[in-house]
Amino acid sequence: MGRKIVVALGGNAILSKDASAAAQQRALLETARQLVKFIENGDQLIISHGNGPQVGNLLLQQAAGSTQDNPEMPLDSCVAMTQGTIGYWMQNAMNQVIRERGLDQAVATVVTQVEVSSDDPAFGQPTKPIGPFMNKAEADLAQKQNPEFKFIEDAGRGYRRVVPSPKPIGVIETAAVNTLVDAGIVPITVGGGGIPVVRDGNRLVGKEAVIDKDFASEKLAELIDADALIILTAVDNIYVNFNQPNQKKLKRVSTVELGRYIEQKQFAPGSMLPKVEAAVDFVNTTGKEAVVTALDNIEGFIKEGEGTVIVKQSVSTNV
Ligand SMILES: Nc1ncnc2c1ncn2[C@@H]1O[C@H](COP(=O)(O)OP(=O)(O)O)[C@@H](O)[C@H]1O
Ligand SMILES: NC(=O)OP(=O)(O)O
Repeated sequence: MGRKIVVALGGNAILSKDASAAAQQRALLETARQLVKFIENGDQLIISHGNGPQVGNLLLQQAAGSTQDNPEMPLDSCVAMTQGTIGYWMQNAMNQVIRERGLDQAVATVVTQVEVSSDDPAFGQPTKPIGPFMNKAEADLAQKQNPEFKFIEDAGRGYRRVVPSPKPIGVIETAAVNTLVDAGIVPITVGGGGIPVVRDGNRLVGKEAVIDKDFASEKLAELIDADALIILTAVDNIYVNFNQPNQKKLKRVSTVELGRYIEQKQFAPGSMLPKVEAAVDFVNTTGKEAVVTALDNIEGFIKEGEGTVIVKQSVSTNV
């Protein structure tokens, strides 16, 4: 078996502007064309993905169409639905590309529950943006119509609803994922951060929350003893002074140096910050490496080591 790599897919891998199923499937076909490069490189892939836009859209559809006899589903069930839908699109796209490339590779989506703590303070403090971006007037109207919801300005991109986002403490289907990996099958797992559940005796009880997929991917990577955690997003690298004239590209960076930048608030909460925190956690816990780079930079990463590589100790090569 090659290097065991957990790859977490960012929003741009699935949805840009057009939220139709056809458009998301087209985006995932392009994503699969990039991901297959890991398989051709001999790596054992484990794929995870977000669901923020999709689960928020689904909640809006549910609210618009529900009746007494056909009630809205709770958020944990909506996470499961989006996990299943995106998993279907993803495995369908991977199947097509695997055939196009003449490869012999099976892919399977695992409906994955992720354990959280019922005491997690996040339950009383919604922070995870979901659904569509709104302008101020749209957000004010949505707030008036739904006084119990909370809306925030999301990293300079517009207003969004936020929901609780507890930290993952375990992945219930870890043994199933390990079995697929040992059989050489590519699992798609912890989609949308996984379905949040808490333990209650022998029961696992779903909770109304959306777990951050970067943190869930990190937890899974630890539990399955992955060799690397790769977080794919829209930027080629992590930057210091991002989008400013003096921005600095981080190429190889230690967790200590990243910790200093976190303290300086270099990374936007809800966008780059969770990726950096997840990468730092993985590297500090396992001593292995994490990478943040762009989806369309996979070839550059495989061939030239491009992207931001996060390690425990490093000689700075940043410009
Ligand atoms: N310091 C930074 N370095 C690089 N990108 C940053 C930084 N701060 C914020 N960003 C933004 O964060 C984005 C990634 O977050 P986001 O789009 O929420 O993630 P996802 O790809 O998981 O949907 C990048 O595309 C970039 O626009
Ligand atoms: N669950 C989650 O983190 O989704 P996004 O990455 O799409 O926000």
